[in-house]
Amino acid sequence: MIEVVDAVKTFTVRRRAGLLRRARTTVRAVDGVSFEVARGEFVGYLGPNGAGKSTTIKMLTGILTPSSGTVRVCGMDPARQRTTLARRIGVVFGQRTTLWWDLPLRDSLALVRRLYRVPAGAHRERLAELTGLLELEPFLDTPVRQLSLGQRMRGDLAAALLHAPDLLVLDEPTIGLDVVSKATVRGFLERLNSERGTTILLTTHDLGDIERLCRRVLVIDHGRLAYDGSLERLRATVDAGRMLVVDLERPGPPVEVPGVAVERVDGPRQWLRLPRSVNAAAVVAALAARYAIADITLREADIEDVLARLYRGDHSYEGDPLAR
Ligand SMILES: Nc1ncnc2c1ncn2[C@@H]1O[C@H](COP(=O)(O)OP(=O)(O)OP(=O)(O)O)[C@@H](O)[C@H]1O
Repeated sequence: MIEVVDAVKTFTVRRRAGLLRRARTTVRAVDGVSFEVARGEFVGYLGPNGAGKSTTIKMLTGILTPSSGTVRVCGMDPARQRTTLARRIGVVFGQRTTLWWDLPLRDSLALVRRLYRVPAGAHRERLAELTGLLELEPFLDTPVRQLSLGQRMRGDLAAALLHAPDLLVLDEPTIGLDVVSKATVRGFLERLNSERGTTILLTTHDLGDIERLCRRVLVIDHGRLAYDGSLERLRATVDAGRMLVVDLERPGPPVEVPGVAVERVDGPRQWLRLPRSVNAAAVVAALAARYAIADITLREADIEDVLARLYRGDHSYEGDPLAR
């Protein structure tokens, strides 16, 4: 469905270099990225700010042409065959809407039907289905400008899916949504992928989206692919360790246990990071022998810890992060 081989995208930017002089510098926004996404996959595309995610998506949707390398989506060259490709893919940007601001949602969706030349019968059927799944009925006749963010996002999803695309590309679809709207959108995407078989590429900073939805994640950092595989394997390969939260009877200086670093102290509570190689039971025993302890809890590193270590580059891999 998606094939990216050694894709590079550079931008030339002019920066002030002194009072009157401007120097040209080249930014390698995407710097030799290769990956494939097969039909029916649900893939998360992650990376810190400025890593190159939007630039990749713009190359996949034909908005930008790669400086070198090849990008193919649904067997097409997105930049050259942008209009034909548009009939096969749906794109949703969480930060902006593709709907007509002054029109009621229903009319906006009718215009989308004309743009994509969806036959009237198919449109009716599809609209009825999407209205049910996305719970659009209460606000179908409301102008888009009056919709809440969550309602607008559901409207945008409907607009992107009216022409039944094979691939849906989402850029931050749950940004700014409350927990209930997030749950509706996530539940919908899950069904779209599992029941309809729509391939989905999801860019997000919301790790809840990724944990709930994506069987595979791609992590991009400084324009290069830093990881490609499952979330479980990412957890296992990037040793973010476990966190031991110790409540002392009284506040005190950081505890001292060989091989363990105290990351944070807040009154009587201290956070100790345990690498995988350290036996937690032995640490607990050593602490109990030397300090007066009120409570101890052991927590697995969560996905935020794992990614923070991957982005900072201070992880230790057990194996090749790109070997899936
Ligand atoms: N049109 C442009 N001209 C110059 N530089 C650009 C342009 N678009 C992106 N860049 C630069 O390319 C790099 C990658 O940007 P990109 O928007 O792809 O990152 P991102 O991963 O989507 O970030 P974010 O999570 O903040 O949205 C950044 O350094 C950015 O400043």
